Amino acid sequence: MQTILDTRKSTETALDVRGLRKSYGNIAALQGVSFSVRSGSCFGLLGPNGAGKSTTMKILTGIVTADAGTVRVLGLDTAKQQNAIRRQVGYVPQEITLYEKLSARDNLVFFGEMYGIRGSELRQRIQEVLRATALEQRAYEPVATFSVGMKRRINIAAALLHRPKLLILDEPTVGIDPQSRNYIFEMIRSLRAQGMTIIYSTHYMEEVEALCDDIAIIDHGRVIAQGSLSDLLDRFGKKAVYVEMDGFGQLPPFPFPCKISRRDEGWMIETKYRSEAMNFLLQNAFEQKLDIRALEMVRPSLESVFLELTGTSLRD
Ligand SMILES: Nc1ncnc2c1ncn2[C@@H]1O[C@H](COP(=O)(O)OP(=O)(O)OP(=O)(O)O)[C@@H](O)[C@H]1O
Repeated sequence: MQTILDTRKSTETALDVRGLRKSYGNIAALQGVSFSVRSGSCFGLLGPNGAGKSTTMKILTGIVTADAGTVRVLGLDTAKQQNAIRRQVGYVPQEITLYEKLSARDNLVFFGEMYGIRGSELRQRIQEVLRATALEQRAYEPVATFSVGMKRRINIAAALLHRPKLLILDEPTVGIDPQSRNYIFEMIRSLRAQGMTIIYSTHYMEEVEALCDDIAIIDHGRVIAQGSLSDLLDRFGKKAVYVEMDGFGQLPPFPFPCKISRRDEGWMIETKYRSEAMNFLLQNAFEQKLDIRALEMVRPSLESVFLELTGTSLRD
């Protein structure tokens, strides 16, 4: 999967979240969440189920009120300027919120009118968002006949009708087919290329690796790490070499610090001296006339970052 990293770092802040707290009864959903999002970037909020992603998104859009903390969206205060914010923010909730019996187009008319768009302007905007979601051909069919992925694309289309500056998507790919997922990814890349700021929540690491410039990892209602993908991988990613060799009952002792464990048919050698480890293994194999079946640098992943930070796997 291709990784997109922003080289044109914007210094403007589109969203600034400080010390958000929210409890539902005795469940502390958010315990002091803070992060900020650069204008024009795609920001990933990554965390397992129940980490607090949806609660954070709902506070950003004013659907849920925080117990404590502040949110500034596009320079506006959510506590005082809700209407101005709504005009500039598009929100795609995790749940699909469409009228099943209505056609895709009629659903969009409904949402467009809710935003106060009417007549020829609305018709033009509907064409625009149907094109962006590649669903023009199905515009007049009832949403009930759509796959989950197509419904999600229409849900996104509805959030784009008023041409927001900031788009918030809460786990938009849950339960969808790979084709719709690709459409959604392409759409996000294209919106970002047009200058839109995007906030994307997910529990799929591959998605933030593929789409996001900056990431906040959230767990148990707290942001446990924040930075660009390369920054997080550098700071917390596991650096290792993987080797499979015929004839090695045991690896030779390495002349530098490393942690060795069995993995599949070979060994995982965790060390910051990766080039040295490779050289050492090649030399040993050559001297002892052993056959190397596989020898590779293990690319650090967000999975290993999450494991390092929490001691648990994101996939659990
Ligand atoms: N309306 C609610 N009433 C009671 N508890 C809630 C409510 N909404 C969320 N919670 C709880 O708050 C915590 C955070 O939930 P939240 O939905 O924000 O997490 P999430 O990271 O979005 O997870 P998911 O991917 O499962 O939606 C969870 O323990 C959840 O059960």
